[in-house]
Amino acid sequence: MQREQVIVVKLGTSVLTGGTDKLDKAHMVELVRQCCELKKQGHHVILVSSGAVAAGREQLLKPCGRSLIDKQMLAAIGQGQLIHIWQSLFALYGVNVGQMLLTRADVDDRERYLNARDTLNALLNYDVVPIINENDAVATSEIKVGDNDNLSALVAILANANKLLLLTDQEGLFTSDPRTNADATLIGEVTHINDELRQLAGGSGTNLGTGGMATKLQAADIARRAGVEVIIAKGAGKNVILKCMSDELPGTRFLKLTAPKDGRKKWLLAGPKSTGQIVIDAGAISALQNKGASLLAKGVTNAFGRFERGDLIDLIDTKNQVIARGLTRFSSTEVNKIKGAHSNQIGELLEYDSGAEVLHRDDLVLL
Ligand SMILES: Nc1ncnc2c1ncn2[C@@H]1O[C@H](COP(=O)(O)OP(=O)(O)O)[C@@H](O)[C@H]1O
Ligand SMILES: N[C@@H](CCC(=O)OP(=O)(O)O)C(=O)O
Repeated sequence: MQREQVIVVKLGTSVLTGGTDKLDKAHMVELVRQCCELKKQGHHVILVSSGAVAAGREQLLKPCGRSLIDKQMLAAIGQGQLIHIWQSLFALYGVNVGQMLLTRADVDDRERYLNARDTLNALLNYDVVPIINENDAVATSEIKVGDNDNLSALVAILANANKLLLLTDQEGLFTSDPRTNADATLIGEVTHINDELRQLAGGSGTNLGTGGMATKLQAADIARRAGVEVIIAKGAGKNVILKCMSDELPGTRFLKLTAPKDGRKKWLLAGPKSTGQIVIDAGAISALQNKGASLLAKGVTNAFGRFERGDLIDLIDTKNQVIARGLTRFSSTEVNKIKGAHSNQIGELLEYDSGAEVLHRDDLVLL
């Protein structure tokens, strides 16, 4: 038998409704049966379940628009309904569920991130299936993750998961949207995610889903850096989850990368949106990538955005490619004063000496 694993299963609205305007409860039973089978095999299962807005629409029985406030109201109506269904279906197998509604703010702030991680681990330790969704009713655009694909990648990092299954209404990532291009072919395995691949992934082909393949690719990119294997597959039909586990289902598999061992570095991968960018030269890129060095002021050529000491920023090259992200030891004003300077000039330029490391190697992750 396979070693015990932590598996995050993300179920898109498309899977939960089968493309209709109602939750497909018969299929939800089938998905629950498989999750319970995985638990019986010794694995831990976490569900990231979309469907609150769809459940709200089904419940309201009145026409309702698609603006942010409409969706927030529908989610407020539907989330209770959704969790109630999951709870009663898992109860058929004697399994408890625990609801966690998160927003971006819960991962941005390190303290809140650790709290969420502790709750998630406690649920798993008590053999409960965590069921996670975005807290849509209160999440405004500033604090939203925005889509459950990216949310599920953050959850996979929080839970130190082995696998993330992104189940949707297509067999995986195709060379273009199969809804509009009948010649599109399935990409079976992805080893590198680059701009060329990103261009293949379009938005949602329906007005039910959020983000389409583009957000699934973003999610795969984040999760695989944290050492999580990611599979995009079709969530309809029998035994889809079990078949994903034994590689029997057609799908797109993203090979995992070596994860940083340090928990803080994993948080940096999942964590806050950057507040600025520091442009670094070729020498600095090579030192970071090949020697695991810290970033010194002399390798900095420019800084964009307004940031303070301790903020998360991206390190970019001259072509705007993000090389790394991390916590800066200087504000944007200070970086602009010391860029290009040698270590022994810093004290003079800033009138105080706080070292020449703009980003310490312990505070950054390479991308
Ligand atoms: N290259 C692509 N390969 C597969 N699907 C794609 C691609 N580009 C865009 N899509 C669209 O992404 C949709 C799935 O995403 P989405 O509608 O957000 O579903 P979900 O609710 O499962 O998240 C597909 O139905 C398809 O129309
Ligand atoms: N949080 C929303 C779903 C957001 C979302 O990403 O939807 P989907 O693209 O269907 O996974 C809901 O519960 O309706």
